[in-house]
Amino acid sequence: MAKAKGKIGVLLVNLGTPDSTKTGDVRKYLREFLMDGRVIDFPFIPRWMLVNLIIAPFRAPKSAGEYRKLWTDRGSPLLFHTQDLKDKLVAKLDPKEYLVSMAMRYQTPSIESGLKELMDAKVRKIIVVPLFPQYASATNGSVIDRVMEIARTWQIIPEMTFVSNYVDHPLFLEAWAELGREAMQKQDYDKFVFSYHGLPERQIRKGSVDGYCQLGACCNKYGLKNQFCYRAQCFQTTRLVAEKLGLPDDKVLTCFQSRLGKDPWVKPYTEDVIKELAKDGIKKVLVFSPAFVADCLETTVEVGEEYKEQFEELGGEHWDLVPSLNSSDTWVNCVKDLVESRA
Ligand SMILES: C=CC1=C(C)c2cc3[nH]c(cc4nc(cc5[nH]c(cc1n2)c(C)c5CCC(=O)O)C(CCC(=O)O)=C4C)c(C)c3C=C
Ligand SMILES: [Fe+2]
Ligand SMILES: [Fe+2]
Repeated sequence: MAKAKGKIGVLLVNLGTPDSTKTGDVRKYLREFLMDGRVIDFPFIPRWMLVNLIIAPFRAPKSAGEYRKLWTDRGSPLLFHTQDLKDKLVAKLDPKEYLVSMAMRYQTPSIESGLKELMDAKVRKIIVVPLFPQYASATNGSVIDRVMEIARTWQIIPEMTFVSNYVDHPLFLEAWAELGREAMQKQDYDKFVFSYHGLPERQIRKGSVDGYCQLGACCNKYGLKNQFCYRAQCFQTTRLVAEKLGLPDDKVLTCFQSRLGKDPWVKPYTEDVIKELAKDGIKKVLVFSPAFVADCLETTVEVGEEYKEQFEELGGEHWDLVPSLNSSDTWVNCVKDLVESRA
């Protein structure tokens, strides 16, 4: 058979981050992000009022202060870790076969510019890799929406593949286990907390795609039969990483952070788990945050600083955060395999 003409385009997509720590740039980022109907899943008018009259004006100055704690000479960690991941992936893939570009779902570099780079090079196929290991409508679903919105303007749409969740990929699990093993050399930890980004419970209930629940318990609790919801994927991630590290079940906890607003989000909340641990006299905790593949505001500041402070105020002694995958070799190899297995 004749060899297919053209390269395969790879688009890595992470969430997005403000262009700078100026309050105006943070407000712009929050507006774009939270006006996405898959993130705040209200009808347009109530969403517009909530975002533009309440969240963006009040949250932007506070968030800008938090971004200042996080910012480096290279800018936002979420952005530069994604750039490093891309550069290392490029070095590992055959340049005659693949062209890699990266984008952020919100702000810069945009999905539009990433796709343009691939389309200008006349790629024959595009593999989109959302950098969210557990599928959620608010993240992977939104990336798919945006890519297809742009593709709608093309005369010829090349073959396209979207990577969905990869919580059971052996290299994804090994990448976390390597970081865990290194951290575990420092202390004999009493408990291992896996804290994931939360979601409104409503979004879990809505996410009903028949077919493939592997765990059941939480999906059934939310009235979904035979589903494999975001929450279930988080529990599965914990179980598989803990198995790799040989952690006993009674030392491992899964919980959900970053609740915004008053609606119920998936439980247990990380803040409640912190209180329970302290009440039980637990002193040494190692924390993983495997919904994030790059360090960002939600890992470094929220888990690494704010939750640490809360735990220590309640009598805890060690609340140590495992760094994220960033551009570790094993993680780069995982992304390489996600791509090559779909080529
Ligand atoms: C309704 C609000 C939000 C939903 C739903 C949500 C889902 C969600 N988010 C991530 C990953 C990240 N979120 C980050 C920041 C962030 N998230 C929200 C709100 C929702 N997220 C806000 C308001 C913010 C901004 C920060 C703040 O003001 O507190 C980030 C960090 C970005 C950075 O620049 O460092 C990431 C990453 C996932 C994976 C997810 C659903 C599963
Ligand atoms: Fe978020
Ligand atoms: Fe579930």
